[in-house]
Amino acid sequence: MAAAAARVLPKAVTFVTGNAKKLEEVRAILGSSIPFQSLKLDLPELQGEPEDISKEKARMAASQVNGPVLVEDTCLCFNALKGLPGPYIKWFLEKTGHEDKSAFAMCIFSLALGPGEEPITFVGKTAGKIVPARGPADFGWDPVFQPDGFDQTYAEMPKSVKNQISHRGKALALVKEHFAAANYKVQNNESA
Ligand SMILES: O=P(O)(O)OP(=O)(O)OP(=O)(O)OC[C@H]1O[C@@H](n2cnc3c(O)ncnc32)[C@H](O)[C@@H]1O
Ligand SMILES: [Mg+2]
Repeated sequence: MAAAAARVLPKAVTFVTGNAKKLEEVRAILGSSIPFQSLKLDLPELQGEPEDISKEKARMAASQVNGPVLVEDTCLCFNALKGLPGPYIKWFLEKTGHEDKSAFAMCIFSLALGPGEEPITFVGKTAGKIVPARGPADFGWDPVFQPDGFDQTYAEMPKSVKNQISHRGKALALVKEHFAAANYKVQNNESA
């Protein structure tokens, strides 16, 4: 199949997040496959369906950055609660204990090529269960999420293993495929 005609972007894509741990993982997973810059910005915590939240984040980030952006929103979804707390996990874990429950972790990246552009989404999911906390507590709910097929929680496993099997790793594999097929170029002729 012939490569798509290059789409020229005014500048390299900016990954916008207020979460240093997310940025660390995105850097580790993407390596040099997609050149991007990052910007620490606390975007509002929106409500709604996970995909809509992610897209709206991208729209807000694109207008603030005035250029192409990548954002993501992460959910932890309990099957017994029909997918909740989902995007509200941030508050939920502060208020409740952790029961043993089957669950899935989900990451939705949204790419907006500029202000007013419709974001494209990329979804990664990893199934697992909620367990009593084990391992370092330096990233969100990592200590209470044990992916299926493993006897370690996300927090206990080496980062490289988490990144290979995680919701974020799976979503970023789709982002990489998209960039490879889309053939973006930044204005100074570097490929993006
Ligand atoms: O600026 P943004 O990118 O929105 O960063 P955030 O920390 O607000 O992140 P979310 O809005 O996506 O909220 C997701 C919550 O889940 C946590 N989280 C995200 N990814 C995680 C992961 O891979 N493992 C454990 N916790 C995670 C994160 O710390 C938040 O409390
Ligand atoms: Mg957030």
